[in-house]
Amino acid sequence: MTTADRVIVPLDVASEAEAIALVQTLPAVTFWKVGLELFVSSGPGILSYLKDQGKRIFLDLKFHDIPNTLAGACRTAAGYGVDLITVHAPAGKTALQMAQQAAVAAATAAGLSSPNLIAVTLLTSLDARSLAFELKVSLELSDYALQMALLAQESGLAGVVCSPHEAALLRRTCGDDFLLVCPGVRPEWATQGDQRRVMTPAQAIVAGASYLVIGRPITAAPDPEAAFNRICQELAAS
Ligand SMILES: O=c1ccn([C@@H]2O[C@H](COP(=O)(O)O)[C@@H](O)[C@H]2O)c(=O)[nH]1
Repeated sequence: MTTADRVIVPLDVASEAEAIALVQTLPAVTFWKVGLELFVSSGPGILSYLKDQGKRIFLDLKFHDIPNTLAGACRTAAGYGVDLITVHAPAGKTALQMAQQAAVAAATAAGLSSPNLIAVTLLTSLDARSLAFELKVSLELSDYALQMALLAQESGLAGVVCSPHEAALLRRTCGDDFLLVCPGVRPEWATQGDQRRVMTPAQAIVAGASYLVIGRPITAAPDPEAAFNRICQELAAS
């Protein structure tokens, strides 16, 4: 896997036409993320387009529901032949286990590779203050993220979405095979926006991230291709 293959770029746009234009602007990107805005506006058509282009797909719809509903959503999502699917860890162990089983069964029945289910530990737009005072969680942020990661691992999931800030702790505790997919990644030259727990791409990789999710520093740059290349060069040089 090259450095570029470890960078997942989100298609956070409002239409399939804009998404396709972005994919064509960035031919070197091999791994794309389809999230809520695009999927709600345009449905699964973009997934077929990306597969036809030979791209890997992270379907980031962050499912969070009761076990039966979560399993149903993951069963359907697995049928699209995507590589990564997100659920929220606080859905709980029964829901995570049923989701994992449903995804594997659906992929197997369709003759597809099983997708990796990964659980969001704590959104990277939240900080210790929001965890304590808005969500009323009394654990330290790093401990909360760790507990959510362990819940995901015990439930049979392949990994988690976490901030680079927690990546080293989760890597040490959950082992080398556990996927750590990290948004909240900002090169020195990019603005933080609504992200709170950020690190640079190189710092995130050193901390143990398997994949980096980097959106606006690339997609909102005046020259997205130059921004993507600059990130890959900075990673290669680190
Ligand atoms: O905790 C999370 C989970 C998912 N995301 C998603 O990642 C990208 C980040 O985009 P940027 O433009 O680089 O901020 C975005 O699609 C989020 O939905 C996250 O940021 N944090």
